[in-house]
Amino acid sequence: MTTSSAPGKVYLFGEHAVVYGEPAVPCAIERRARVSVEPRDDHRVRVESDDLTLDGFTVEWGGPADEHHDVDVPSNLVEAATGYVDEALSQARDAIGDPEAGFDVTIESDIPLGGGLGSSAAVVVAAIDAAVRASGETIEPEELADRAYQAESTVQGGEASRADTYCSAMGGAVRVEGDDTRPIEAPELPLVIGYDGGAGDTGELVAGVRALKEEYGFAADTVETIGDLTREGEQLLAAADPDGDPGPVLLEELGDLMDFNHGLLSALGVSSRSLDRMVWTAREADATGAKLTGAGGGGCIVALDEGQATRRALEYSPGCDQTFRAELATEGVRAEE
Ligand SMILES: Nc1ncnc2c1ncn2[C@@H]1O[C@H](COP(=O)(O)OP(=O)(O)O)[C@@H](O)[C@H]1O
Ligand SMILES: C[C@@](O)(CCOP(=O)(O)O)CC(=O)O
Repeated sequence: MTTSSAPGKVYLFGEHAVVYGEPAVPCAIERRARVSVEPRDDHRVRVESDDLTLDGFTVEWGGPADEHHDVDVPSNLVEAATGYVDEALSQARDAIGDPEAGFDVTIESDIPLGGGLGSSAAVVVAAIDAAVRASGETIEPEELADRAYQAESTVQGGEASRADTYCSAMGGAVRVEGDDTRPIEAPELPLVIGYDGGAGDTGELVAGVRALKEEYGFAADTVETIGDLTREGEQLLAAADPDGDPGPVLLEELGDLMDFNHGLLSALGVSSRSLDRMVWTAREADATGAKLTGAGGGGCIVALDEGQATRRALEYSPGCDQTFRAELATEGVRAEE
């Protein structure tokens, strides 16, 4: 059995706008997906995951040429559940030059599914890495990030940025603008996550923003404004001491930009009542700023607070199912014992 893990992420700034070539700054967090892979003697694929929305199941199918998944649920649900793993394994087969390789795959993840913390990217990155290594080959992080992006992009019908997959492969804070991807330095920020227990449909939300942008000039301007504020945020991070305490002034300034970013995402129609409620709960506690993270529609918010007040307020907030502090994951993909 060969096991790799890869982290989830939060967006400090720039989700959605990044799909249209604006910059984004995601930041990897210590919540990981672990994928174990064993090569098979035949061409089939077997995936086990206790976390899938199908509520824990085992499915067996015959690899890319075999459309038949041996499980008794509607096929769109099966595709939603298995599409990312399927594409990750296609990328792994391509990387090792064996188009028919079969694998047994086991997935364990601490990252809520579809909640905006990059669960699919972490699963895809870890699955490609583990499948390649299980086949006796190695893959460099840059190539891994690119292959993971190709996999996500295929599943999402071409509507994906490189942000989630690059961040998960490399770890730390990163900057993504179109095909330009790079690590950036950032101090350890006091990130607090609120999770409403729900999920958003990334493809649908991205399509909604595209439609709005095509119909209304102000929506296109909103996307550009998100790009502008992301550049401001980057400058603040670049000016800070990456090894020092961020300090109250930087936290206020970053928090203001996060609040502004959330407002613009709301204007684009991707927030929800529970996300707005958690954002306001955080702000009215002691957070210097708060925003939704990821595609939106439901799932997680990220707030900045050095103390305990935001977590405590979120714990008692009716719309919040879970709250936790997220540490920056400096390591991206890694081999596990
Ligand atoms: N633990 C897991 N096991 C198997 N597949 C997973 C797991 N976590 C995520 N996925 C895949 O990723 C999809 C969710 O990804 P996505 O909609 O991009 O949400 P997120 O906001 O978490 O990135 C799930 O429908 C599933 O296909
Ligand atoms: C909305 C988007 O910018 C981020 C989606 O993040 P997540 O899949 O919800 O974690 C889409 C993308 O960048 O591919």
